[in-house]
Amino acid sequence: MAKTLSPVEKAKFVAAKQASRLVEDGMRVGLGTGSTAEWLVRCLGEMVRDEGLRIRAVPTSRRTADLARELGIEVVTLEEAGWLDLTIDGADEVDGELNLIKGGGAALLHEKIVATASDRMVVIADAAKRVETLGAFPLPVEIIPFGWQATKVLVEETMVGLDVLGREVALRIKDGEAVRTDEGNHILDLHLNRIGNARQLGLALNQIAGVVENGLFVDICDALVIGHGDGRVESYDLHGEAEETQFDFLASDNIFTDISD
Ligand SMILES: O=C[C@H](O)[C@H](O)[C@H](O)COP(=O)(O)O
Repeated sequence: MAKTLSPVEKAKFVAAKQASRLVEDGMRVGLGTGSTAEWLVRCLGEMVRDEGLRIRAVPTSRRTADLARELGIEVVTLEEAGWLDLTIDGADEVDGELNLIKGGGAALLHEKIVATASDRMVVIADAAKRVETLGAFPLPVEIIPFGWQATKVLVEETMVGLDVLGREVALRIKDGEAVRTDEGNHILDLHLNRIGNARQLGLALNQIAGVVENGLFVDICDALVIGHGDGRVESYDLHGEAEETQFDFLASDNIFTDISD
């Protein structure tokens, strides 16, 4: 029996569906991580199965890799692909200049490597992810476990004098243990409330020896696809040019039909 999707899941789905149309036969495609990116992987899986789409995909996490393989998508390493035509990924926040916060699912390092090894990066998100200024979502920073307490102190000290509103830094814990990324590292979450200068903050964080990478994606995203719970999708490029598409949700069979064609 078809399960009813919540408005947020519908929003994520239509954003992913719209972005899946950017994927062409023969492309090398970076696959993001998270609940929105999962919808994309499902859409691409359908295209592989039903339309014979042939792509080589580089996943940004083990869980995305497992899902892609399960759906019959050819998975290769970034070394095998060499370079990517397109990466499509979710985000925790996106501002008007298409700067992002990523890493809510602890995949930011591989996501940044894959996105920057792509000709084009497109972000898919529900409307709640769009913000005026980044920072309400805690900024994830991937750190080496060795000496992590000292790294945390250095991160806290780095915040002094920067254009941020909060300075609380917390080691990410899950099930009573420090989270491990796919590279075996830990995550610090920086509760900054407002990030006035994302570029400056990202550079300052990456100067600290124990920091591997931070979740600020500045000048990496080329386009944004925002989904709404009513099936409306807005696509933006870097110049703020917008296009709108409407999907019609059929509750009976849980399928979205694009009615803009
Ligand atoms: O590490 C995880 C990624 O950066 C995700 O893309 C991000 O957290 C958004 O995830 P979701 O689509 O589940 O909100």
